[in-house]
Amino acid sequence: MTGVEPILSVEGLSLAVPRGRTAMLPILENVSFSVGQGEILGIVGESGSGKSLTALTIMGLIDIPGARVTGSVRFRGRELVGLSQRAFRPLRGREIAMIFQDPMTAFTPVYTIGWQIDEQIRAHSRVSRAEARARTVRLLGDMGVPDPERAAGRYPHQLSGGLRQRAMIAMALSCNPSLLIADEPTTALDVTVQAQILELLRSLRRDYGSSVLLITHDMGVVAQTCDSTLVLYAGNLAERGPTEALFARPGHPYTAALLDSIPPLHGVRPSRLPSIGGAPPSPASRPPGCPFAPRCVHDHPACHDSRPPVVREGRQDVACVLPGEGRSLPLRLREAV
Ligand SMILES: Nc1ncnc2c1ncn2[C@@H]1O[C@H](COP(=O)(O)OP(=O)(O)OP(=O)(O)O)[C@@H](O)[C@H]1O
Repeated sequence: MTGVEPILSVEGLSLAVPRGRTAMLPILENVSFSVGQGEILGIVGESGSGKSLTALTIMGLIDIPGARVTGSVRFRGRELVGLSQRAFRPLRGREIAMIFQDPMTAFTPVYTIGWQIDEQIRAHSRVSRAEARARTVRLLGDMGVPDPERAAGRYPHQLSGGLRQRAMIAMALSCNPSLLIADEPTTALDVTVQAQILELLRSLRRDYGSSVLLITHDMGVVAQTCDSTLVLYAGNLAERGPTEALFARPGHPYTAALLDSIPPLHGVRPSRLPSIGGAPPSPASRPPGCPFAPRCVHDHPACHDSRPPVVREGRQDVACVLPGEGRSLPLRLREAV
């Protein structure tokens, strides 16, 4: 973390959605992390681990009838959990902006890119049309869009996927947000364009001082881009810490399995984790103990009682009964230490 005070501080965040008439299904359970000023935090985990819903909960965009959010999300010292939609609206776009995998969800097809970014700028600041356009063109140029003036006059479908993604980042940055949430922003792009967009995200910290929350299922993307990493498994924190430390000595067996799944350079990306079989449990079938225990090579009876406590292991926080080095010791000896 580079700043003193975190921009975003998430404490014990839980999300439950109704199932049937009376039951509530846990989606996120007691998730805590923070993002510092100018920091890029990666949220990583397999499909269904709760990455996107974490972002949507932070943005106050959970649109599930009867959903219950508990815990705390403090953004620049202000509590967001429980905030009304009316109070949220001026925050979104201006202070927290979000970009998605598919830029077509951010742009409407019937207006030019430039017109849509101009409108976003004008919705949040009192500037003339000409001033807004000048800012749009400058932003598109900053995002590496060649001939930005001409690009501003184009419709979304007239740009390549990579240029659309740059234009969406330009739109997200148009109001100078302090936090940018990027949900799988490079998944649909080819490898070269992906590397360029990741480089662009890294440059935002330098040029705009932005903090970034980057959601991905790809540990390679995390390694290239993120200062720190939060590993989610079945809606629970598995591990969090500085990326370098977490990659050098993963404290949680799930992190280790994710790292094993990174293909060699230019290799074929496997669709499943090769080092562990099976799939994460659905929210309706999570076991009472460690949700990863059924797939874990270090599975121990102590893993099945209740959710493991989050303990410090090296520079990371790890939700495991036998974290990191502890796995190499017999459990009884470890308990006595
Ligand atoms: N509207 C909804 N109602 C009920 N459950 C939902 C809803 N949306 C998502 N879920 C469930 O919540 C869990 C977390 O979903 P989420 O989309 O956050 O996962 P993710 O890690 O972002 O996955 P992916 O990488 O596939 O996008 C999943 O088990 C999913 O089935």
